[in-house]
Amino acid sequence: MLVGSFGIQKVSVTQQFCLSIFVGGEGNRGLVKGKDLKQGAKMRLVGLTGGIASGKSTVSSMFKHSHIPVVDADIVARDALKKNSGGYKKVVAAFGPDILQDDGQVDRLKLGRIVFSDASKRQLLNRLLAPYISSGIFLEILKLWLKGHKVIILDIPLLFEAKMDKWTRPIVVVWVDPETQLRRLMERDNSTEEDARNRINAQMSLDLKKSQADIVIDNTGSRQDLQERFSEVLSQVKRPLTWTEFWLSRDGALTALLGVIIGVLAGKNFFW
Ligand SMILES: CC(C)(COP(=O)(O)OP(=O)(O)OC[C@H]1O[C@@H](n2cnc3c(N)ncnc32)[C@H](O)[C@@H]1O)[C@@H](O)C(=O)NCCC(=O)NCCS
Ligand SMILES: Nc1ncnc2c1ncn2[C@@H]1O[C@H](COP(=O)(O)OP(=O)(O)OP(=O)(O)O)[C@@H](O)[C@H]1O
Repeated sequence: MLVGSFGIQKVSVTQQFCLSIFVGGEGNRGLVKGKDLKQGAKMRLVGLTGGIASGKSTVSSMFKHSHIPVVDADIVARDALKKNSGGYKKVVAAFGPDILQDDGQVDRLKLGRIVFSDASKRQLLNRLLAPYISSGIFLEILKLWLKGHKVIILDIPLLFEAKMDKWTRPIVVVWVDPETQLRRLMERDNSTEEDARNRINAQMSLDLKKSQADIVIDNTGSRQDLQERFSEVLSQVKRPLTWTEFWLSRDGALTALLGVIIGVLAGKNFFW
């Protein structure tokens, strides 16, 4: 199913079901406007998003340095397009062999030029890759949950466009002013102004994302400014889990199971 003009596929019904087991569906609305996580939240999935080159990866690295695990949707999307993967086969069938390099891998620069200058082709690419990206993200969350992590950062550039924002709380938006965004993007990718503008315009406006955020990180200033703002955000994200969050995390689930087993054994001794 398409969402808005971005052509991003929503997570499937099965994936929605699985996600709801972890995060409690739309009830996971914690840390919003200063309130703690509550109402059925089962673990804390923090949404990290923003515009292209607004500084998400820079903030992601800060979380990783603070030992908070990050699921990076760009990496999942790259895996979804690796040679001979399911996504690769679908994309090559739809876009033709012209998008391939000599070694058979997708020429990302070439495919990027095509899809960032043509909304219908971008929608097509999004539609083809969406199932692989959403299941890849889900798998990464599952692995981290099994390892016992209770707070996980989901770095998803298209969090709002793909309607995945409803699974994450709080939502952190990394914002920059438009001139800084354009300059940083051109410098980082060594791209022309036209290419950079096309990429920026392919996304929902950064101001609109900012208006839907629980926490905004203004990254227009220096790296030092960003580090200081990050420290404040980190303490919000690491706030103690509520009891509900704890019981439904892996450790909480195991503790509850142990409690039931002990209860049953004690009951047996009592009655026999
Ligand atoms: C078009 C592709 C091949 C270009 O690859 P390239 O290496 O040049 O860019 P990269 O993947 O590193 O993406 C850089 C940034 O572009 C933006 N972006 C990527 N895809 C999209 C998209 N479909 N729509 C809008 N913005 C996008 C994001 O901000 C991302 O962080 C690649 O971006 C892609 O496969 N995109 C579709 C998959 C997708 O939706 N990725 C985003 C994950 S939520
Ligand atoms: N505060 C800052 N001051 C100067 N440069 C910065 C700052 N924050 C980030 N940058 C630089 O801006 C560029 C974009 O940052 P980054 O790659 O983190 O953005 P992003 O949002 O992850 O981009 P994308 O959407 O493409 O994944 C990078 O070259 C990064 O080093």
